[in-house]
Amino acid sequence: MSDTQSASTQDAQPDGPHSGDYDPQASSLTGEVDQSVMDELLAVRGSIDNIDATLVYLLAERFKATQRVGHLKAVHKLPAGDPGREAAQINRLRRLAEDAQLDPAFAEKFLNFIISEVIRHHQAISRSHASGDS
Ligand SMILES: O=C(O)C(=O)C[C@]1(C(=O)O)C=C[C@@H](O)C=C1
Repeated sequence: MSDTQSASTQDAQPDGPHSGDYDPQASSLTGEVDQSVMDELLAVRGSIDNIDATLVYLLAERFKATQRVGHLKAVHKLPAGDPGREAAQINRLRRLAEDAQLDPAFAEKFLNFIISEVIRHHQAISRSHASGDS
């Protein structure tokens, strides 16, 4: 931080250029709980906000990668889904989840949720490729 930049200026947009209207203190609990409880809650929520921002960036990177796969599959007329690959991914993620003390059923559901969206994107890419759009 430079000498002229105050802490409050730096804290104004910690999440990037589009977080201007984000209020990290927004809560329906304001005035309902002791300030000390609120302070602790807000401190933990700061970490949650950082984790959520990371998730968004990670998902954006993942979708960039799967978009390349979608184009490759469209060009070579390959099916959108690959059940053999998915089974291996689910197996792996379930084991990673167990190691990380995360519910493996949740990890599987989350991966399936993402993959179903990826397959939808693949199908859209394939349609626009077949119609000569790309
Ligand atoms: O690896 C692929 O073939 C993909 O299309 C990517 C992906 C994924 O999102 O990980 C999506 C669909 C397939 O069924 C398997 C995996």
